[in-house]
Amino acid sequence: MTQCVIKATQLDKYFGDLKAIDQLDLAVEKGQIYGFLGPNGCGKTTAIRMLTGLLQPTNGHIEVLGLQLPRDAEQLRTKLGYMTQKFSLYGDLTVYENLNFIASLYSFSSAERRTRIDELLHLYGLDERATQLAASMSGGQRQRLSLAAAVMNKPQILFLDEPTSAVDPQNRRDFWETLFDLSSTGTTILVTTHYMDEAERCHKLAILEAGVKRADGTPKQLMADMDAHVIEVSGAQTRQLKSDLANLPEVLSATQLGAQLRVLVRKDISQPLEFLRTQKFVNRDWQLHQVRPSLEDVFVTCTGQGRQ
Ligand SMILES: Nc1ncnc2c1ncn2[C@@H]1O[C@H](COP(=O)(O)OP(=O)(O)OP(=O)(O)O)[C@@H](O)[C@H]1O
Repeated sequence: MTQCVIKATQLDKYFGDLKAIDQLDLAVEKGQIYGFLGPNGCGKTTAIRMLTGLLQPTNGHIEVLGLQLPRDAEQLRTKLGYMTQKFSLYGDLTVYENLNFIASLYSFSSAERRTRIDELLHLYGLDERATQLAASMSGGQRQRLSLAAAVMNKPQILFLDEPTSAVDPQNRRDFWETLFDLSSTGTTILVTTHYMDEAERCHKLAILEAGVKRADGTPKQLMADMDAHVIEVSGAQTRQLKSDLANLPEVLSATQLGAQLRVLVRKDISQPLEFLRTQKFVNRDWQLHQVRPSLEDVFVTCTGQGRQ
């Protein structure tokens, strides 16, 4: 039987008049990598801060590892790991000193502390850098140090807020391998990202917009259930087509991808190819094909980003 380790129901968070989170329901199973996707300012960090007990919800109910938040926040502290969006370690301490400082927050004996730090230095490829100042490290190295610090206490749940924003594609891939290693040993991971390739790696995803959860499911489900048809248009001189299509209420978005225009047409249009072909500004020489949705299409459909 699957075990739900994060449960949130009807969660609201107001900052003054701003409703940053609006009736959020969430259920995350043990060992899952659960992605939070959404435009800037949609409430991802706010949601994470509430789920870690750092921020009190205005309304709603949160249960993490069977404990209630915010009431049991102190009890949960040692069971969670949190890698914040900004590098939050000390630039003027070395890698070893930073890890030693984090370790001092937990109840390790000095022998356990040394063993755990050595283990992490090795696991995250930092052994050679133990005496380097954190400020002088590259984005990818800092990210590995932040992850090492976040998993110091072998957390049951790891929260990662845009962990790969300053990292090149190869380092991102390597980073995700470490996340799968952690997940395979039962660590539950909640990760926010703006990268579609990362979102696709998650077991499950929630897409937020203006504090509201617009979709929730496996990447495969989300693509299968998407509320739009995807049509690719190719041919000469299609640049003007983008703005012509933007005036049609049936078209959710039109985006240039290389030589093609990718058009999202509302799902209630039963013959989307026919619908586009019969528009007076659509040239007969252009080729139109219906294709399978991508996660980016789902994102655009859910958040209305294509209309901006
Ligand atoms: N402490 C605060 N006081 C007032 N407003 C806040 C506070 N924290 C967040 N907000 C507002 O709440 C909204 C959600 O912010 P949040 O940081 O959760 O978004 P996000 O999805 O994490 O954004 P990003 O992708 O840019 O990191 C934003 O409008 C933000 O300005």
